[in-house]
Amino acid sequence: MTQTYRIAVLPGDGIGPEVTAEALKVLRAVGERHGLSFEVREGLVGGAAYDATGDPLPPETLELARWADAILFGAVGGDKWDHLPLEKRPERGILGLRKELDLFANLRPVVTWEPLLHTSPLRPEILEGGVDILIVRELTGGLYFGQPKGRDGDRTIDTCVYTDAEIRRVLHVALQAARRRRGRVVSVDKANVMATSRRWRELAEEVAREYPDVQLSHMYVDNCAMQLIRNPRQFDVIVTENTFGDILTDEASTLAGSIGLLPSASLGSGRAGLYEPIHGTAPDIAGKGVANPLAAILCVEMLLRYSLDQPGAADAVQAAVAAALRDGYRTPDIREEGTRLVSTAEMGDAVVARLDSPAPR
Ligand SMILES: NC(=O)c1ccc[n+]([C@@H]2O[C@H](COP(=O)([O-])OP(=O)(O)OC[C@H]3O[C@@H](n4cnc5c(N)ncnc54)[C@H](O)[C@@H]3O)[C@@H](O)[C@H]2O)c1
Ligand SMILES: CC(C)[C@H](C(=O)O)[C@@H](O)C(=O)O
Ligand SMILES: [Mg+2]
Repeated sequence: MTQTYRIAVLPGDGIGPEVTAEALKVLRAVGERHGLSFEVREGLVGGAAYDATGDPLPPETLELARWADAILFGAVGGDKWDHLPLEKRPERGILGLRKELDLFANLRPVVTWEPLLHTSPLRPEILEGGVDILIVRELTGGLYFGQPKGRDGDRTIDTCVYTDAEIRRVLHVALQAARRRRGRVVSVDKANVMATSRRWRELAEEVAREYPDVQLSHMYVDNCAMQLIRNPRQFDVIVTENTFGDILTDEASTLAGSIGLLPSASLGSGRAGLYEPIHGTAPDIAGKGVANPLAAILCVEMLLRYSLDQPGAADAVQAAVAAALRDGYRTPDIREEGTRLVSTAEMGDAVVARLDSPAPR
């Protein structure tokens, strides 16, 4: 009997629904080819959910997320909701899902694609030979969730707090990932200033003793921001806390060529996961059908790999993306002379049409 995988789809706002539709198209197509069966249910999140229910993460959406083997998430937020208090803002939708489902490890792979080496704003020789970095971002702690938070008279407070257990568990994820890669982890912190970072560094040393085959080093986050651009090929796995990881990954997306190319997997202690492009709702291009859907499509690759344990289907998605890029399909964010400018939906179609392609990255 074939297993039916339960997929929750939460498109959200702005370009979220546009790119998620293409991801779903690819998921269905690859499923057909690999004999996978899905039960797909869609839910409201973010501004769309707030408008419909007054809550950016309604209880039924949370229930749907708990039901699922994997969640395909688009993006949330927009000017329309910027005046709302923090707890009603669309962003609470994604933050609440991460916290409620205890998705503490966010894997953000940053890779270059050969046909796009010249679209990055960086000089080609910096990227030559290819960049392949896995940024492991802690996702449920630090400044995002620490209490107290908010206004207290003329003082406004954000609290950065981490328990030892929260730090240890994400370090394990990074060290284990390094074992399957090139065996190197750079732990990124601000241990010269921040108490949480000092503790992070101590625990990194301690946990890494369990992984004698992995080489651990430390780097301050300000230096890391510079090194990512100056010499990105020095990195294999980077592990860092929530806020630093948020910022460094947007920066690192310029290595790949566009933020529209970076997927992510948000994982907890089980197999279930939430798959979200690292980009937002892109209000400047929303509704025009020009957003790059490849980050969302590459989320499908990660979903197949991490939550459904279907490496063959995951490889097929990766190969199809590589083939679409090799064949010159480009959304405006990665456009170059001599290539074929396509819409969001046309890019999705180009990937689907190449799902049987054997091409490497
Ligand atoms: N996970 C999420 O839901 C998420 C992530 C980041 C930002 N946001 C929200 O999105 C809204 C806009 O934020 P922002 O403008 O700072 O960041 P953004 O990532 O939405 O956009 C930054 C820039 O990148 C471009 N861009 C983003 N995704 C793209 C894609 N797929 N293809 C082509 N170009 C793309 C945009 O056009 C824009 O110029 C805010 O409300 C923010 O809170 C949500
Ligand atoms: C929308 C926002 C809360 C989110 C974050 O800061 O984590 C986003 O920027 C991301 O990178 O996923
Ligand atoms: Mg971000």
